[in-house]
Amino acid sequence: MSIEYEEQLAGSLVDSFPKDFGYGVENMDMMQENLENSPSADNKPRILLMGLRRSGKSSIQKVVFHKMSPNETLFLESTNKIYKDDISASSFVNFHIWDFPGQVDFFDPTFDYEMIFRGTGALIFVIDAQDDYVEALGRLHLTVSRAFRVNPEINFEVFIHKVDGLSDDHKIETQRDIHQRANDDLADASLEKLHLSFYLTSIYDHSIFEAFSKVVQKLIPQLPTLENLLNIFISNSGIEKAFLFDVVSKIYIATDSSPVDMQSYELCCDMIDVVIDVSCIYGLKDDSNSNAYDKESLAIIKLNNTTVLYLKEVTKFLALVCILREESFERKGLIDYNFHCFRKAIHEVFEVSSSTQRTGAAVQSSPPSSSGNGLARLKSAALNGTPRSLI
Ligand SMILES: Nc1nc2c(ncn2[C@@H]2O[C@H](COP(=O)(O)OP(=O)(O)OP(=O)(O)O)[C@@H](O)[C@H]2O)c(=O)[nH]1
Repeated sequence: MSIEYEEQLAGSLVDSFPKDFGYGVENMDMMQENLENSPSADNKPRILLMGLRRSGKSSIQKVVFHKMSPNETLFLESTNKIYKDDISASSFVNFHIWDFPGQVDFFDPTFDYEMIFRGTGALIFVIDAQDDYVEALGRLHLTVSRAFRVNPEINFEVFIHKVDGLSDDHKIETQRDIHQRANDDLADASLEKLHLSFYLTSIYDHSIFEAFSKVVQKLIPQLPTLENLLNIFISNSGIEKAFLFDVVSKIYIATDSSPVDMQSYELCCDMIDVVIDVSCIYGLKDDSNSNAYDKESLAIIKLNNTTVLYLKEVTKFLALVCILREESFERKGLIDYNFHCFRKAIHEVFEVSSSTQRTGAAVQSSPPSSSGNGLARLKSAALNGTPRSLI
């Protein structure tokens, strides 16, 4: 029987801490066939990337999930097929990402758009902020209003993209204008209940990863539990900020509840790059099965401004990356111990959610215990999520 997570932390506090894409389809008929045969029924939610031609959809997908450098996207050809990308083999982000070519009229009467929207978790609409966006706003309205009627559960996310070319004032003004017009259009159509979230993004900085992180977080039913665990962990370990990262995409799937500042996030992303690069060069064993990131992965980087960065493996795809002061790092034993408890709790949370899915309604119908504390409470919180699988 495992000791409760909170109790362990409290104990340690008292003791030692004074304080390839899947496939492309050539035409609508083939696409329809593929949709029907596709593993959409495998319960993996879809994230759709939509928007006008050349707005940057494929670039976003390639940069975030396939490590393409932003400059290489200049040579991407226009997408003329729908691409379904299943990234779950390499990433914690267990979704299908569908990249729609800008020119496809997916409202063609022969095409069953309802089927697409029914299994969709998030619809990302990409608007090129460096271009005239009037046409894009028209398409946005058409797309989200149709999708909402089919599936009101979809999260509608608008990426105001390519903002690297705009001055700070221009960025704010563009966001305000797009926000205003898009919501006016919805109000005119009596669709006030349809909520749009807006993000300023560019593939040339970390903003695209941050925005994608937020999109993905909304689809993670265990998010409140993860945040809770991170809060407990950092407050008992003297850590300033902690992120739970998907190592491959550098999306953070959870962080503690203190506000995220872009610099801290960038620092942690850079640390992941450094660790993976060094590990690729010096860490791989001769046999072809070894990975740059595995159970042994651990790194500590001391910066010359008394900040320490700490990275440690949590699961096959997840790493915890923390920022702390040098003084706090003197209690490394405590941090390591608390990390051990944290890691165990994370594993248990996901074991609970996968066994919940296996046992289905029977488990979900049992009332969560109100008397339990620590992990028991966290487990019952995990059960409250929507039945979307992530591991
Ligand atoms: N400046 C800037 N250019 C970008 C950014 N993202 C993408 N681009 C450029 O925009 C162009 C179009 O990008 P794509 O990813 O092919 O656009 P798409 O929306 O997939 O286009 P279609 O396949 O035709 O629907 C490329 O030249 C990219 O380099 C960005 O954040 N900033």
